[in-house]
Amino acid sequence: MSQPEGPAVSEASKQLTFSGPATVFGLSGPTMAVYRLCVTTGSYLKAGTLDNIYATLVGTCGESPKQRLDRVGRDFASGSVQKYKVRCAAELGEILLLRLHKERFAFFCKDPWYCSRVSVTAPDGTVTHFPSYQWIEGYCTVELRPGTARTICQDSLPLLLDHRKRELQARQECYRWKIYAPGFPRMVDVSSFEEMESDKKFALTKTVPCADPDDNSGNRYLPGFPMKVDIPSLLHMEPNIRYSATKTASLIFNALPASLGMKIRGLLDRRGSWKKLDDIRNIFWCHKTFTTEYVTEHWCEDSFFGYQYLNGVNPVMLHCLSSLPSKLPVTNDMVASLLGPGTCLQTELERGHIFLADYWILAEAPVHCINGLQQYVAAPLCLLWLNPQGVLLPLAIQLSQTPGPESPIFLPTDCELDWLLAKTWVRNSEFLVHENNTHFLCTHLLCEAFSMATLRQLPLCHPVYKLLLPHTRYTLQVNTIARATLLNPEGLVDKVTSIGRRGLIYLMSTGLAHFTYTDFCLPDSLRARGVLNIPNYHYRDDGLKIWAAIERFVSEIVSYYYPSDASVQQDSELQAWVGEIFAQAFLSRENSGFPSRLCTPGELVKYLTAIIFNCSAQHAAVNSGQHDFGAWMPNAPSSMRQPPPQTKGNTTMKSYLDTLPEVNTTCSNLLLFWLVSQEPKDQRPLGTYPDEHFTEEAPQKSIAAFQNCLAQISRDIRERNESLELPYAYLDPPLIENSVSI
Ligand SMILES: CCCCC/C=C\C/C=C\C=C\[C@@H](C/C=C\CCCC(=O)O)OO
Ligand SMILES: [Fe+2]
Repeated sequence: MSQPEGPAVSEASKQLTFSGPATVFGLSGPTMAVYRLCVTTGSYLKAGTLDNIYATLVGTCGESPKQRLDRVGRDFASGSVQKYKVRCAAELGEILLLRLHKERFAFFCKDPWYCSRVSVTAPDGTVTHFPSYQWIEGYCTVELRPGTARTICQDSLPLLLDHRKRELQARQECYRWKIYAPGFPRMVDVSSFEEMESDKKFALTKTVPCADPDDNSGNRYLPGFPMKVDIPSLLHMEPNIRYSATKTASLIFNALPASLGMKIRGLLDRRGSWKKLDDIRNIFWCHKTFTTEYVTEHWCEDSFFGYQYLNGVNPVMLHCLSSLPSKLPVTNDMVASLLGPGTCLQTELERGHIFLADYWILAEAPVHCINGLQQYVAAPLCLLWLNPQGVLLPLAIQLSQTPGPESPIFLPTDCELDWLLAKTWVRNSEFLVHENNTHFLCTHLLCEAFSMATLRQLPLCHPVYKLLLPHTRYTLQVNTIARATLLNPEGLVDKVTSIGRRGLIYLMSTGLAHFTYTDFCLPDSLRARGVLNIPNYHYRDDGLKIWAAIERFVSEIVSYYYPSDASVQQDSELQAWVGEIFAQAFLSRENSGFPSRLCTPGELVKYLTAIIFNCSAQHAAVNSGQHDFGAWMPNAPSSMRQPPPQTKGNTTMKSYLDTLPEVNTTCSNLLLFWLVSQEPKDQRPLGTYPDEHFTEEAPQKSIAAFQNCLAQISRDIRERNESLELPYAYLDPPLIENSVSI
C-alpha cells in the first residue's frame, strides 16, 4: 500500500524502536557496507516508470541513507530486472523494511510503476526477498516487508506492529464498503477511488465530491450495444484491482465484433417472435461449439433435461426426497407407466431414487415489461427419477407452489408440446435462479466480499493474505463492470429478464437470507442434498477431487503458520477478517452457519478451502458453460411472454414461440452468454501463482505439490471425457481461473 509522501512516513520513522542503535549512517568510514538490490518491474503494458525511485533499507541496527536507484540508461522499464548498490556506513543487521520512494523526474508527469519484487543481498551474502506485486501511483513512499509470512502474533517489534497498522489503515481508507441494496452482500465503493484521484490532484485543497445517487445522467446507450451503461462508475478504478490493459482489450475485442455483427444483421432491434425454432440456430453461426450443437440436437429429450441438473450450468438444485411434499400431490397412478412394472413411487422414494428441484424462491418475484410488454414468471416444482439404468428423468412438473385445478401437474405422458412447454418453463426458472443466485450472488458477489475483507483486514505479510490474494484477482473489477452494464437501470438484466433488476434484487436478497455454510462447502452440500450416489454426476466427482486438492494444499499452509488452536484464536487480524466477512457478506445472520470467528486450524482450513473453491472451481462450473447451454435459447430462455399454462391441451408451436423471448431479447442475452463464457486474456489457471508472495521453501513446496495434484486431476478428467458422449470439461483445472474475473 502506498502512502503519500509526508508526515505519515516521517512520523512513523520517528517511532521506530530498534533492537540495536537507531542510527542513520553516513557514507564514509572504514566499515562501509554495500547492499545489492535487484529490482524487477512487471511486464504489464506501461508497467515501467520514468519517475525517480529511491530506496531506504531499514534494519535492526539502523537504516541506510535514502539512495536514488539510478544506472546508465533506462531504469524500470516494463519487464526489466535491474541491479543497484545501496551503500551504508555499517551493516544494518536483519533487514526489516524496504522503503521505495517514488518522486518526480525533471518536468515529466507522474508515471505509475508496477513493481513486482526487490531482492536485497546483504554484505554477508544473505538474500532477502521483498514481494511487491502492486502498482505504485503518484509520488509516494511504499514500505515493503520481507517475504517471510508473519501473523501479528509473530511480530514483536513496535516498528513492525506499527507498519501493519498503518498498512491496514491505508487500505481501509482506499477500499470502502458500500450497501448496494438491502439484504445484499456489501460491495466495493468505487466512488472512493474518484475521491482518491481528486485527492491526488488537489492535495492541498481537498474537497470531498458529493455523489448524487439519483444522478443517472452518465447511464446511457453506447453505439452498438443493446443496453445502457453506467459510464461514471467505470471511470475511476484503483489500479491494483483494475483489469490489465490486455484483459480490457481482450474483453472489448470479444464484445465489439459480436455486438456489431448482430446490430448490422438487425438482430438487436428486431421485435416480435421467432418465426420458427430453426432460425435460432443462425444467431451465432460462427460461435458454435461441440456442446452448443449437442444441446441444439438433444434439448427436447427428457434424459438431457435430467442430465443438466447434474452437469449443466446449475448443478446445485437437486434434493433427494424420502417423501413427497404436500405442495406437490403427484400420485402413483400419474407416474406408474413411466416407472414401469415391479416398482411404484413409494418404493422409489424409499430407494432414494426420487429428487426434487424446487423453485420456491421465484414465487414472489416481481416481474416487469420488456419491449413494453408484460412478462411472466413461474415457481415450479420438478420431480425427477433416477431410473435403473442410472439416467435421471423428469417425472412430473407443477408450475406453481400452490397445487390445484389451475396448476396442473404436467407429465411426460402428456401431449408433446404441453410437456415441452412445461419443461421450458422449468428451464426459464433455471435461468433465473442460476444467473442471479448460483452464479452472480454465490460466486461473484460473495467473492467480492472476501476480496474486500482480505484487502482491508490482512497486511501484505500475513500468510492468509498471501494465500488468498491470487484468488481475488480482478473480482472487484468484473463486478463493477457487471453493475455498470447488467444491473444498472435499463441495463442488460432489465432488457432481457422477466424479473428485471427489481426482481434480481429480490431474488438475490432472498437467496442470501437462505444461503448457509453447508451450501457453501461442496462436500457438505452434496451430503445434505442426498446426491452422493447419483451416477455420472461429473460436477460432483470433479469438484470433490479439486476440493480435496485445495484442502490438502491449504492444510499444509495453515499447519506451517498456525501450530496450535491458540495461534488461530490470538491472531487478531485473522479474527477481524472472518468477522468482517460474517458482517458484510452474510449480514451477521447467525443461522447462516458461517463462522464469525475461528477457533482451530481445522476450522481455518475448511473456511479457506471453501473460499478458494468458490472463487475458482465453483465459478468455472457455473460460468463457463453459459454459452454452451444457452446458445440454443429454448434451453435457457431469459423471459416468458405468456403466463404459465393453467390447462393442458392448448399448446401449439405458435403459442410456444409466442411465449419464448422476442428476437432482440434473445440476441442481447446470447451476446452476454458469449462474452462471459470465455475468460478474456491475461488468465491465471487454478494453482498458478506467478506472483511469488510466499518466499519460504515450505509454502513453495506445497504450491508445487498442489500443482502436481491438479495436473493429475486434469489427466483423469481428460481420460474420463474420452468415453463420454458429452465431455464435461468445466472443472478441468487448466480451464479453471484462480479467481472470479469474468
Ligand atoms: C451485451 C454486452 C454486455 C457487456 C458486459 C460485459 C461484461 C460482463 C461483465 C460481467 C459479467 C459478470 C457475470 C454476470 C452474471 C450474471 C448476471 C445476471 C445476468 C442475468 O440475470 O441476465 O457473468 O460472468
Ligand atoms: Fe461469471
